Amino acid sequence: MTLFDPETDATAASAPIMHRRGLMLVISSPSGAGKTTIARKLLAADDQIALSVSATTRPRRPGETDGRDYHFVSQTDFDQMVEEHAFLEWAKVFGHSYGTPKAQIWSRLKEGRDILFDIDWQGTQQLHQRAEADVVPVFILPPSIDELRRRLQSRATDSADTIDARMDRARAEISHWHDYDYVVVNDDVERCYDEVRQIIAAERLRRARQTGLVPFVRALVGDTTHPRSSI
Ligand SMILES: Nc1ncnc2c1ncn2[C@@H]1O[C@H](COP(=O)(O)OP(=O)(O)OP(=O)(O)O)[C@@H](O)[C@H]1O
Ligand SMILES: Nc1nc2c(ncn2[C@@H]2O[C@H](COP(=O)(O)O)[C@@H](O)[C@H]2O)c(=O)[nH]1
Repeated sequence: MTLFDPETDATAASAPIMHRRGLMLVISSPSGAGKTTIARKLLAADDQIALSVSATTRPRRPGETDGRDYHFVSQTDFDQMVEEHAFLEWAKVFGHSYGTPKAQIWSRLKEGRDILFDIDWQGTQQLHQRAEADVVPVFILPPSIDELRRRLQSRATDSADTIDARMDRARAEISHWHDYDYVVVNDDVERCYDEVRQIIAAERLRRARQTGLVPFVRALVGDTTHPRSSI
């Protein structure tokens, strides 16, 4: 992606390639509603999006890879990272600690890369406080509570007790839906995925994210001081 430079590129006003700041796409949901499923599809289809890999003290599930799905760490290491202010946000979820490492987040955003966060409502609130303008919060709802339980059971990664605990917490998690700008029901994976893609497409076009707009508009009309009257 090149930056439009009005000093050196006289023709760029007719064919600009805009630089933009990346966005922080946050996907939350009650456990089992499908956010990891949607996140994996987004990451596979769009190389502008990178996953923020969280650190966690929860045990690794079958099929999960250290460094790809999570950084699996001991409670001692996690506590040390908290003390060293190494997390952008962190929270206790289902009795385990989860946190978003700060490393590379800001530099990636500046490069125009989007970062996807699969985090809960506590983490979303903390990110919002730190970087409101960059955060695009999306909440995924299951089509029903019965279907949520079916999905947790069919995933077959958790014990019956763990599933009960996640179901007990689902109502409390869902009560935070109104903290999110976007809410999508995951009845059908493809439809839900398409809707999230549409959200990303619209958010990428936000004026505030398109850092190349000012020189481009100046080249178009020679002035950007009164956008409404001069464009
Ligand atoms: N629309 C859907 N219809 C049927 N099954 C689905 C749908 N979306 C996801 N699933 C299945 O439901 C299960 C839970 O999905 P997933 O692991 O993505 O949930 P999650 O929200 O990331 O859960 P957690 O917070 O526990 O990580 C998986 O087995 C997944 O394949
Ligand atoms: N606040 C944070 N929440 C996180 C983070 N990483 C994951 N999560 C959330 O925890 C639950 C459980 O996840 P699971 O993989 O054990 O099923 C889920 O809601 C995740 O979104 C994090 O870094 N911070």
